[in-house]
Amino acid sequence: MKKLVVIGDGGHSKVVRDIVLAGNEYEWIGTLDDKYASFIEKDERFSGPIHTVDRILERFGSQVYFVIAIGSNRIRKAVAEQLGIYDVKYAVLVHPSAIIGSNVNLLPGTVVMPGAIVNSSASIHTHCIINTNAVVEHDCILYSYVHLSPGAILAGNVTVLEGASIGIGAKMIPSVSAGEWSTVGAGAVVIRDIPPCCTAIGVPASPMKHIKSL
Ligand SMILES: CC(=O)SCCNC(=O)CCNC(=O)[C@H](O)C(C)(C)COP(=O)(O)OP(=O)(O)OC[C@H]1O[C@@H](n2cnc3c(N)ncnc32)[C@H](O)[C@@H]1OP(=O)(O)O
Repeated sequence: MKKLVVIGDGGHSKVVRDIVLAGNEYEWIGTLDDKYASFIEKDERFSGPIHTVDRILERFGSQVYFVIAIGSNRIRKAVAEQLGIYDVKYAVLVHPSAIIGSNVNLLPGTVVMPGAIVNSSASIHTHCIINTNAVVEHDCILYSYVHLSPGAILAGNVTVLEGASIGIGAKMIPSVSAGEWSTVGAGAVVIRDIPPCCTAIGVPASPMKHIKSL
């Protein structure tokens, strides 16, 4: 089995570890998070602050892979940039109950949660989260650091640009797009393109008038 280090130790990380334990491709050997002040080895696993990634690369070399298990798209991107690890060192994690169609492209660092469906010819770039029971239909493109929340549904040919967050149970009709770092609110139905950095809510989805910074 390949060795896997999970980066981030919050709620999302718990679910990511469950995916690792449910599969038989990776062995979870440790967790890095800046809530740990120092590197500690215990019960054949270790924990430590994020900067100790260099120590792990030195010790395990080509055998070790990583996943950034942090739910915030912006923080996931910031940590990836801080670490500067080659993409090939990031695992793709797919829960055994997820369904992945033919010609689907899942790029490194992406996780696919229990019950999710990614249909034929969809392309999911690096460090995306396809959360529990989400559906990505045929020919969709999700750029890096996208989060598709639990129960969200993308119809065919939808494009979700970098860093966008699609809320719980939201839906997007065929061929629409969500702009870079946009947010689609929980339960929204997107029938027109969402501009970059916009938060859209409702049925049909429209931009919120007052936007807090996320
Ligand atoms: C495993 C996991 O947990 S994954 C987590 C996935 N997370 C999600 O799906 C969360 C998605 N987030 C949302 O839907 C949020 O409500 C957001 C981002 C759309 C808005 O958040 P905020 O900016 O904090 O908005 P806030 O809560 O202040 O609400 C502002 C107004 O919008 C309304 N509103 C907020 N969200 C929604 C929504 N999804 N649909 C309809 N109306 C909404 C509120 O009722 C409020 O209306 P009012 O001014 O008339 O009282």
